Amino acid sequence: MSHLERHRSKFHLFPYPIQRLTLSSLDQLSYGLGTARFKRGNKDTLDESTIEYTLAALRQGYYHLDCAEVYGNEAEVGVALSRADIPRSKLYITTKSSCNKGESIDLALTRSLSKLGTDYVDLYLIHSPFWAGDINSPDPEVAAAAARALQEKWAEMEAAKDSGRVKSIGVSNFLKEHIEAVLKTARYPPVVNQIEFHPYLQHHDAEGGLLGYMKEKGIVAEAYGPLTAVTKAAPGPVDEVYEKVARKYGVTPAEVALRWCLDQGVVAITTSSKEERLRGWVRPGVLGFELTKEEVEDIAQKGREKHFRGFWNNKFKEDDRR
Ligand SMILES: NC(=O)C1=CN([C@@H]2O[C@H](COP(=O)(O)OP(=O)(O)OC[C@H]3O[C@@H](n4cnc5c(N)ncnc54)[C@H](O)[C@@H]3O)[C@@H](O)[C@H]2O)C=CC1
Ligand SMILES: O=CCc1c[nH]c2ccccc12
Repeated sequence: MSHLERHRSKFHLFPYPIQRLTLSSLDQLSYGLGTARFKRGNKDTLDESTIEYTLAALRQGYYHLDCAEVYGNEAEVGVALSRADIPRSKLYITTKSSCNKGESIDLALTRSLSKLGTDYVDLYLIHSPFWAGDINSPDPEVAAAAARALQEKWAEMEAAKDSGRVKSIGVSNFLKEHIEAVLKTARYPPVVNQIEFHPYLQHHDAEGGLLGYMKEKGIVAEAYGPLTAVTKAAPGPVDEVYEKVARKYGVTPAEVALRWCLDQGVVAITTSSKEERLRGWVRPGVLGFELTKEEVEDIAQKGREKHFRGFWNNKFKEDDRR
């Protein structure tokens, strides 16, 4: 059994109720390949290098592709998929709507599907809640308008799911308040909230924080920026424990960082344009070892000594340590 297969066979051990997601998607879910950073240059012309990077990832067995209309690379992913000739049922394709002003989900989805060259996506996300206004505004009318806007948009997402063009629907960058608003009127709860998650941004507190709330509601956490502590936020307090654990398992600190997400039942969305790095992560890399509970907690504890957010900084006004 290959490392990928062994890893996939363990999905049912995850603490999140992933059975809500479509069955065919389970085997790709705990590991995703981000696509946000691939494209260089003009957004409107096809970029061969993005196609090549995506093909390299597909060659290495990364069948979970994380896209978004705002990344401007759905067309390249579509071309890569057509060249790779992998059965559609083996792929897990996520894309996200930016919820551009005045534009329906139906229209945004039609455009994304056309670019991706597929008639459905496995997961469709609202990329962020910020366009809806400030749900934590001290002005109750502003807060209520934001909640209403999210509820209306979510109803459009539900219609997309009903149409069969989307298998599962979810959100991204949502705080507890945004999820609460959506759940008040939802027919289908979001299956996923894709959030920045790493030791320096854990969304935990004594009451459980956002992650605890999501777990209670059965919403899977997908981590973007899982390597932040070894990349953008380095050096920092987790370096020593990452190194120690990496030495123990004969892996790299980056692999420990990814494993730290997976061993908490959090899907890791990572990215690299380097095929050797992608290969290393899965053979045996991230899939060849597991952290003990103590190691997960040691990293978490060290991580709490520093706070770092790499994305959407101007949008999160609250203290996101909670
Ligand atoms: N929903 C959202 O708002 C967001 C979603 N995303 C998604 O998540 C994906 C991953 O996000 P990232 O922050 O890029 O993830 P990440 O934390 O995994 O970082 C990946 C970056 O680290 C570099 N890297 C990889 N291994 C390294 C190593 N051993 N040493 C040094 N550098 C290394 C890679 O070249 C790449 O640029 C994106 O491509 C996108 O699909 C990203 C940001 C926001
Ligand atoms: O999703 C990640 C953050 C983000 C928001 N807008 C853009 C545009 C291009 C790359 C990344 C992002």
